[in-house]
Amino acid sequence: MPETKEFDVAIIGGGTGGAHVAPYLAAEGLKVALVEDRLIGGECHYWACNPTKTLLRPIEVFALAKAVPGVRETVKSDQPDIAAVFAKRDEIINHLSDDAAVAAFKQAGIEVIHAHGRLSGERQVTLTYADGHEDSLHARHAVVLVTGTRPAIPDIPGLASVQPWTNRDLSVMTHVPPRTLVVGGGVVGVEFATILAGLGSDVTLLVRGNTLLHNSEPVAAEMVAESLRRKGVKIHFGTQLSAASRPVVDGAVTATFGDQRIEVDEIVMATGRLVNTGGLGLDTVGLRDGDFVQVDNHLQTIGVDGDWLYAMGDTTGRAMLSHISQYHAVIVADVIAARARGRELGNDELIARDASNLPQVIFTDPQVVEVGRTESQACADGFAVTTRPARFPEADHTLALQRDGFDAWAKLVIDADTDTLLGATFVGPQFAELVQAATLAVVAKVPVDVLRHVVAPHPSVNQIWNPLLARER
Ligand SMILES: Cc1cc2nc3c(=O)[nH]c(=O)nc-3n(C[C@H](O)[C@H](O)[C@H](O)COP(=O)(O)OP(=O)(O)OC[C@H]3O[C@@H](n4cnc5c(N)ncnc54)[C@H](O)[C@@H]3O)c2cc1C
Ligand SMILES: NC(=O)c1ccc[n+]([C@@H]2O[C@H](COP(=O)([O-])OP(=O)(O)OC[C@H]3O[C@@H](n4cnc5c(N)ncnc54)[C@H](O)[C@@H]3O)[C@@H](O)[C@H]2O)c1
Repeated sequence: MPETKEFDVAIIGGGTGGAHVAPYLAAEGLKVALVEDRLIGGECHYWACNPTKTLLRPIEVFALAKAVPGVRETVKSDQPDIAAVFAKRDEIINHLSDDAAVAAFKQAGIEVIHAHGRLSGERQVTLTYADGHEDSLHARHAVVLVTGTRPAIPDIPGLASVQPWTNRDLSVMTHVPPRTLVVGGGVVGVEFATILAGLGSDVTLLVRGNTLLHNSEPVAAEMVAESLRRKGVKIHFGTQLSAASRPVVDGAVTATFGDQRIEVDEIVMATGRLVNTGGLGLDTVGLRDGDFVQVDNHLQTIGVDGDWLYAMGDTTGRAMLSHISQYHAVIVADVIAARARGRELGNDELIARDASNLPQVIFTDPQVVEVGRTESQACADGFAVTTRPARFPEADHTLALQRDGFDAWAKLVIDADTDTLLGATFVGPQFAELVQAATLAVVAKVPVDVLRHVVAPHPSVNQIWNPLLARER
């Protein structure tokens, strides 16, 4: 008989979301088990956000340095020092070790269990360890599902046999393949193309549709495409990989798309994500394994009786963003702690308010900063919309003072009935830090007439708001 351990809360998945919610719950005095079958920190820390942004940073700084008179003359190399770039990346991902994270959680009284977890009925979790033996947990108050996603790899003749890279390979690469084929024109695809081209690879990018970043404003997508082309990336739209082969082990890969055949050193797949809920035992509580887990605004699962099962982060399909998983952690901890104390929650109490307010930064060059809805999303949602687009430096030449070769674009999407922002997009160099002002305006529904009084300091990129907010004369 496997041993059954008692906890207040069992969390399945120790990625961004799980690693944030566990200490919040422990700080509420709850006895917490955190179950993770790989490394505490999950996809974002080791194989996604953190390594990719660490690889992008030197590329960005290098390009900026090359653009600034007085600095560019001192930069003798034509690309960053790859060994130093990889060394910094290794440091950021803790050399693929979670020892320090596990020690910190133990210190906080959290039991970290390295095992595969699955539901086996109401409040029951079965653990399978690497050596095959099993244990079970009983959770008095709650089970939280936060198992994230894995890369989707389409079934294409020969592809599996060439062992294509995914984010789990590119993030930890120890050499830069001289020639790469990146498949997929979404966020991952454009960031990967930026990394590989910036580190010296000859990149071909295959895009199934007729645009990059299909959820973004079309001008933003076009600016990213133009910039990738300037870096030498060959973009093919409206085409799909139809076959791949690597005739010699460790040799070159032949990739076929449309009527073209090219030779590369690696194929890198950026063709979306699959949710990690297969084999999670959802069927033991009346849900379907393999689906996103539907939740209400308390992040409690829909379709399961009682108030004991929660899901958060990527597992819910509400967004696939690390900061949203972190935000969900705050909501879930508050809700579980309140209910554990016997408090009844009203429908509007302690709820997640992430719908339609999402901020995201796409770390290309230029960076794409997005908050809330694009114009087409707002129209599809039935809003009467007005927009304020502007191109820079044309709309405000003073911005060009501080940035050499300053080229940017921005657009506000405004609800014509309430004069508040439904969304905003900013595209430009190092624009990531602009996001919070726009998020605040969207979430707080600040009228445009009030935003006009939020004065941007000179000279700063914040002045990009001025032409967007100026009264039409
Ligand atoms: C290349 C790439 C770059 C990205 N960059 C960014 C970025 O810059 N900014 C951003 O906001 N987002 C980014 N994302 C998205 C971000 O990685 C995810 O939104 C984030 O990781 C979600 O966190 P999570 O905790 O929900 O899931 P995950 O981080 O995926 O964590 C889930 C954890 O659960 C574990 N697990 C799964 N099943 C089980 C099981 N049955 N038992 C035990 N453990 C299990 C997994 O091993 C994993 O550690 C990026 C994604 C990719 C692919
Ligand atoms: N900076 C960031 O915040 C950041 C960075 C990376 C990823 N993410 C998040 O991770 C999530 C996943 O991103 P993603 O890029 O993997 O998914 P995605 O859905 O954005 O893009 C996948 C792309 O692959 C294409 N595709 C799918 N199958 C294909 C096939 N067989 N052949 C060719 N193309 C195919 C799709 O048309 C789509 O354009 C996103 O929600 C994103 O927000 C965020």
